[in-house]
Order: sequence, then C-alpha cells, then structure tokens
Amino acid sequence: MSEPWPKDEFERRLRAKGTRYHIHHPYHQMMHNGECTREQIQGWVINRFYYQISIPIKDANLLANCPDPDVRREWVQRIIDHDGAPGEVGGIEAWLALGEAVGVSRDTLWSQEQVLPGVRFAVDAYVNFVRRVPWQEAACSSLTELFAPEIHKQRLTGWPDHYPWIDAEGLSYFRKRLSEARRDVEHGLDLTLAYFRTRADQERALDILQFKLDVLWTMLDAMTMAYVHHTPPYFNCDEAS
Ligand SMILES: O=C(O)c1cc(C(=O)O)c2c(n1)C(=O)C(=O)c1cc(C(=O)O)[nH]c1-2
Repeated sequence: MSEPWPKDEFERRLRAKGTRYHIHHPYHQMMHNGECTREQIQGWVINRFYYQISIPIKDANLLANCPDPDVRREWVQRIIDHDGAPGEVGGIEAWLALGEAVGVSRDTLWSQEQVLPGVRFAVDAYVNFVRRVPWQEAACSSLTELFAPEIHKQRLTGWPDHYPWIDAEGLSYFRKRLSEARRDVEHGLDLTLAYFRTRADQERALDILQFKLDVLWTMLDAMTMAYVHHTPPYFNCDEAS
C-alpha cells in the first residue's frame, strides 16, 4: 500500500483541484467577461438561490451527524451566516437583495418555479451526500470554498463595469462571503487534514472534493442549456415553443 502524503502535499493536491472550479465554466466566464444578457444573469441568480437556501439545510445535516460539541459550536456559525441573527442580515436576505438588484422579485425567488431540474438534482445530490456520510467527509465536501474568495472578488470588481444596470448595493452578498469563506475554509481544511490520514483516505478526500466541484459545474451546465442554447425543459418553454 502507498504511503500517505505528508500534510503539505495532501493540501497541495486539494488546492490543485482549483483547476476544475466553476470559475472556469464557460457560463461563469461569460458572466465575468460582461457577455451575459439580463436574462442570463437573472437565470443564474434564480437558480443559485436554490443553492443558497439548501446550504443551511446541508449544514444542519452535518451538525446532526456530528457528536463533537467543539466542532458543532464552530460549524453552527455557517447556518447563522445564511439565516441571519438579530441585527445581522444573513446571506439569504442578501441574496434576495441581489435578486431585486437584477430585477427578480423576492416572490419569484422563493417560489422556486424557475429552478431548472438539473440544478435541483445537483444541489439535492450535495445535501443528500452530506446527510448520509460521516460528518468529516461532509466537512471535506465544503472545501470548494478554498476557491470561492477569488470568484467573489471577480464579481465585485467586474460587475459594476460590465453590468451598470445592476444596483451595486445588490452585490453585498459577495462582499460578505469574502471573509466568511476564508474563515470557513480554514476550519474545514484543518478538519480534513487531521481526519484523512492514510493514502486511501486522502484519495477519498480528493474524490469528495471532485464530487462537489461536479455539483457546481453541473448547475452551470443546466443553466447553459436553458439560457444560452434555449433547450427545454426550462421555465416558460411551453409558451416559447
Ligand atoms: O458563488 C460561488 O461561486 C460560491 C461557491 C461556493 C462553493 O464553492 O461551494 C459557495 C458559495 N458561493 C457560497 O456563497 C456559500 O455560501 C457556500 C457554502 C458552501 C458549502 O459548500 O458549504 N459553498 C459555498
């Protein structure tokens, strides 16, 4: 059997997975290059809302499987980050404001009527994965956040120039996530480096991270089919045909 990688090499291999992050997906590149139509931006915001509201449910499932109070005390902050607290706007509320800034009402977002089947399947696969695996594997699956600060930064710097019709106030979600993602990923990475010790474990961790990268990538594939190629099934397609 192969020797385990030293921690720094294991971490390097996890970080190397960034080449498969959805920042490189053509839909994301279009968005970043200012090539998206209003409908394509709106479609992304509508579909990503399903991810946003599923994240706290995913984290509640991890907590439900975790017997360690120290980990739970730290992890529960992720739910509060999204749901908010007295005097503190949460991520879900910030995403609703993003919706309004791009011309999508709160009711439309909450209705989930325009969530594409492929997006729903991908997000549900993530929540169900976390529900059924040991909590340490669930923690590892959050590590795509290693690569998230860069993508949030890109939006904060690029969108005001490319999409002046979007009220800049609406971008506060991305600002908020910059610091939260950095903190979360430190915790998630420490847990992962400590738990996955044998070479087989470490390879399993890389597979888990790849699964999560695939979730994010697949969401954008579904959006590409609907909003770039106008391929059914998507919201309104009956009327369009
Ligand atoms: O906008 C993005 O590209 C992006 C990516 C990710 C990610 O990498 O999973 C998350 C988020 N945003 C995000 O806002 C967020 O709250 C979040 C939580 C998690 C997670 O897996 O627990 N990922 C992400």
